[in-house]
Amino acid sequence: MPSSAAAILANSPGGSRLKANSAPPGVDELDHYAVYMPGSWIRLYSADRPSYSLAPPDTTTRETVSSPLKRGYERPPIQPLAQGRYWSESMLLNYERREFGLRGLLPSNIQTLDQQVKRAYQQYQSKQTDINKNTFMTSLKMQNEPLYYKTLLMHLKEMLPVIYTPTEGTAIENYSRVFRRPEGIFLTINQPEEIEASLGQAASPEDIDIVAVSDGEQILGIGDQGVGGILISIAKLVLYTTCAGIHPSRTLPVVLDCGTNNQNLLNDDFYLGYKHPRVRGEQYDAFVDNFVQAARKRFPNAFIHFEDFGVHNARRILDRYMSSIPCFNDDVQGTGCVTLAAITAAARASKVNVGDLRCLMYGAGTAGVGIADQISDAIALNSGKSKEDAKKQIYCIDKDGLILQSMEGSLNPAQKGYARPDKEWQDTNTKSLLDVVKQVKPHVLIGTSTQPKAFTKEVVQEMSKHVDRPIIFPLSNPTRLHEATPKDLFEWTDGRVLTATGSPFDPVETKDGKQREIAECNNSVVFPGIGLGAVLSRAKLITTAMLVEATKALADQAPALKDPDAALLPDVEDVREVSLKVAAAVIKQAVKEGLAQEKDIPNEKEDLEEWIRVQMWKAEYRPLKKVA
Ligand SMILES: NC(=O)C1=CN([C@@H]2O[C@H](COP(=O)(O)OP(=O)(O)OC[C@H]3O[C@@H](n4cnc5c(N)ncnc54)[C@H](O)[C@@H]3O)[C@@H](O)[C@H]2O)C=CC1
Ligand SMILES: CC(=O)C(=O)O
Ligand SMILES: [Mg+2]
Repeated sequence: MPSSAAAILANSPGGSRLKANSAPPGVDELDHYAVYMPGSWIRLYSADRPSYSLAPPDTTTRETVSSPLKRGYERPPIQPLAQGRYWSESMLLNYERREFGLRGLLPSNIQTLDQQVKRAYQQYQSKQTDINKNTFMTSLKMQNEPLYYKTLLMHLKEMLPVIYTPTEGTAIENYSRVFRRPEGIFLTINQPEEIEASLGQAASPEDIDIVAVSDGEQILGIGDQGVGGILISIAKLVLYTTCAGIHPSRTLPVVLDCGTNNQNLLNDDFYLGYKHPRVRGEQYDAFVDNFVQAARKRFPNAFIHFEDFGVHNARRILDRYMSSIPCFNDDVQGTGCVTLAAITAAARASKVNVGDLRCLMYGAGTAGVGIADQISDAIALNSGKSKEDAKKQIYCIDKDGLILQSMEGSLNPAQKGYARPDKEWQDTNTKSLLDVVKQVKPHVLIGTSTQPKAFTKEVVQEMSKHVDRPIIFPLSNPTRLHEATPKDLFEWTDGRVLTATGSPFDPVETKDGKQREIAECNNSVVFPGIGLGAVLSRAKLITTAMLVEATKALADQAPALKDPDAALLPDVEDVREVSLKVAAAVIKQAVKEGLAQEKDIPNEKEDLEEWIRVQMWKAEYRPLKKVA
């Protein structure tokens, strides 16, 4: 590799906070092109701080490119062209090739990003299995981020199940076997002294906006995946970029490797993580705390996204940090927000007041209780009841049956609020979902149990006897763990069900010949917008009120508000606009609570939305930007 190109790769500026899209005046037409070299693409993100530019100068004299990497380099004289455009495309591209020492290293035919997307998509389609497609996309991301993201955005509906749930679950299970190249930061519990230095490898302190971190204990519904958890941090960050325009270079995936209790991994010679049973207790807490403090110190602006921690840690960690740093637990809060938004739309479609809903949670772990909390808050808000009374409308079943007060000793603090008095349930088999459904007559049944097919025909039909439009959300991921399929739910309820699922499903054709879209009720619908709002406002904390506003903004965009048979959540194709509205709601609330550190936030709705829109990263090649 020529040394100038190597230097640029090594020092590639990450772009400044989401503002990398502001092109210099008059160069928009030139945005489509990039310099590349075989096997390795150069990022052309421009930065607000001193950086490069291939934007044509408005002078014909020689000038110096004032970049830290190319100081003293003399640009050749450039003749302005007519009509305000200075360079022909080929001049620009050849200039770029010269600039980066790439002459002769590339074939002569230079193609636009759109042409490259077509090629990449054709290559993608030639892969026979979803996991091969997933591997292809992983490689593409490492080779060329703008091409990866543009390809993904152009085919989002088709590719989301491949780069996220369900296929990403398979990739995570096989992490150590399909491993080619590391990505992200690996912190290991037996080397706490390495945390600061490891995070220091990542990027300049001001360059990171979001850190996504997992300890790999409860990945999707597939349990303990140890160090493979790095892939869920990566996947979530890909969604921040794809769905909300967070700059990809300004995100950092981290795994906290605390050992694993997955015996298959411990027995596997290829396993790349710490081969030790999971470390718990004080050492675990100290490790998490060391990480949080080091991340705060190194990246003082960054917002921390916790993902797929085990049931005994997820809520505890959130409770420990949420009132002192900007952080968010996706499984507890993201899942709660998106599910409440879908329930709100379903309640409107079925003409039931949210304050009157009776809900049954099947699987009262991290996600289940997170959802229950959001629903009980909404019930309280809509009915004027106390939170305690609102919780009485929510029933939680876990692996030992309905959560009862006599189980107190084995319940975590979050579950305790939902424990029912034993004496009220003496005549019911509380271990049977069917019997509990008979008793509760719920409007809403949510599955976060990881128990496939748990919502049987009998259960669903029993529920349907008592309500006009049963609201049933099988949310366990990946797809094979769903508690029921939409097709069965429509069939068993004669098309009356209002459903949304944790992983994507094809539309279902009902008996009347209608195609019914199935909303994907996945936290990915909402967390990118929440993160975007937190980053742009530089929120000091993520508060409950911000999440309430985010949920309302999402619920307001549900297609079911216009047509009761339409999807309960917006389509994935609209995700950027959805994220924008969610971000605007979060930012407004951050300002209201005095938690926004960003000073230049516009007040008016249109101005605020435009302010957000222009800061969202777009997948395109940027000309390098001249520094005055
Ligand atoms: N759609 C979405 O956005 C999200 C979906 N999920 C899915 O929800 C599921 C659970 O995830 P987490 O809450 O993080 O896991 P978790 O382990 O915290 O919770 C699962 C709960 O189900 C309970 N359970 C196990 N067997 C049961 C049975 N036979 N009957 C009733 N309960 C039973 C467990 O005891 C546990 O409390 C996973 O499949 C995950 O992928 C999680 C987060 C977001
Ligand atoms: C979607 C997600 O966060 C989960 O299944 O864990
Ligand atoms: Mg998760």
